[in-house]
Amino acid sequence: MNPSSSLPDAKFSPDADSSVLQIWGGHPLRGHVKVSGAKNSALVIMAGSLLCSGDCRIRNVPLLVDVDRMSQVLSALGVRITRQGDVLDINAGEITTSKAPYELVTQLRASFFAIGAILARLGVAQMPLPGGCAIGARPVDLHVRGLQAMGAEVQIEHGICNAYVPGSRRKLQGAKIYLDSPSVGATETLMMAATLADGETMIENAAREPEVVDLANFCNAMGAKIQGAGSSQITIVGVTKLHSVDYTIIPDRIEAGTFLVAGAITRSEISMSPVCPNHLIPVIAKLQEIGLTIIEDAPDCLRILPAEIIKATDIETLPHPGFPTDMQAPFMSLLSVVEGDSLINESVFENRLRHASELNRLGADIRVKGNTAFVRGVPTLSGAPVIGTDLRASAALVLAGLAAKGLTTFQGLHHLDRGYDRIDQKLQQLGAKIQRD
Ligand SMILES: CC(=O)N[C@H]1[C@@H](OP(=O)(O)OP(=O)(O)OC[C@H]2O[C@@H](n3ccc(=O)[nH]c3=O)[C@H](O)[C@@H]2O)O[C@H](CO)[C@@H](O)[C@@H]1O
Ligand SMILES: C=C(OP(=O)(O)O)C(=O)O
Repeated sequence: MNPSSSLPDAKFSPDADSSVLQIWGGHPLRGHVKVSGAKNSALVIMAGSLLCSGDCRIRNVPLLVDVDRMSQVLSALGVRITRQGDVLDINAGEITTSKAPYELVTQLRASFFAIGAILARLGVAQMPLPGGCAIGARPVDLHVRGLQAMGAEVQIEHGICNAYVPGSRRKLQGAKIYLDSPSVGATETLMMAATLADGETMIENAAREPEVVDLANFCNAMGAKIQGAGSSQITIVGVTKLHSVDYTIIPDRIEAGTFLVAGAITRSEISMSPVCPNHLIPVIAKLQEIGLTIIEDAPDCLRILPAEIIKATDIETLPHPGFPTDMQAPFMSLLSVVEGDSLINESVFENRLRHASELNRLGADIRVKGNTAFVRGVPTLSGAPVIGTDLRASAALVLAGLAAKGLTTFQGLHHLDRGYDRIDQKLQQLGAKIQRD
């Protein structure tokens, strides 16, 4: 059965800032949960639809505040966009302005990546600096330097990145670009920009995340010529025009990983689909290393079994295929209730350990020094009011609340709703005692 097919087509809390989740922890979960489409694919593929003047049908789009906001950004650019269930229909035949709306772009990260597509289509773009999770400085210098290498003039003034391509044709030129670090967003911005550029672009030290591959597959399905996505060298041969497409987003590996941890932390047996196990290799390997059994019931379905004893371990976050930074906070919750001491080093973002102090309110024993958290496992957690500081920190607190004895009141739904498709309802269907108030 597909439990989330019976989920109401819920809209988000009218006032997610003041809404809370009440979680009565200590109850095992059971059953099957449907994994939604990947947030970070959906958002960048929506940006990628700006490259095409024909119709783009995008399937398996998760119900998220970030997707709503990205839709509003596209609408503000003059794009026609409609949603029915998990299908988005986008037509960017006419882009009526090159100026993206400040108040929306500053609320999410991926909206900025659209600068590559807008510049490729119009030869000019005014893109406010982005928002997203407050987990570090998150500059956009690699995006900017790559666009400059392709011939764009770029200036940042008054919080807006103004870019234009000089010359009568306003066409970006293919270039050889080396990224100082394998930034997901910069790889995606530049891949989109290069799709309609003159000549060949090579991105060296490119990000290898599955969402980069999904974007490349989407663009190629519209007639782009992108090779090597998923490796650290991507080659893009520019084409003059892209055509209509019907494309399905990959499952969200971070949501799936979060449910795997939900099973582990509540010592429960749950299954989930659809998933791409290949996208979850570092997460599954870590869970197996600490004593959990994960079974592949079908090529796209995983089941986690309860373990009597879960061991401590060390984690270092790294670009894909290393351990994903987006799973670091959920794992911290899990490691706070296992036997022994763990060390977690966050090496991708410089300020992504703020959940540690909130987990300590629930009785965890975590010390943070710089980018390292020392987690001393405790036998149990006890419910308390907590506040989520960002998206994955919020997921981590919900997971800890499921394991804690008594009532946890979680505040921070505006973060959670940005990136988890009706997580409270999905957990309810797994038997969690959780309620949105
Ligand atoms: C919408 C989206 O897809 N978000 C994901 C994307 O974010 P995002 O694309 O922002 O992450 P990046 O891979 O770009 O960031 C990695 C590191 O590179 C730095 N950096 C990045 C760009 C730049 O121009 N200069 C620079 O210094 C960042 O500050 C960070 O320290 O990948 C991250 C790393 O897997 C994930 O946590 C986010 O969930
Ligand atoms: C950091 C994340 O998102 P964003 O890049 O949109 O802030 C995330 O999805 O964990």
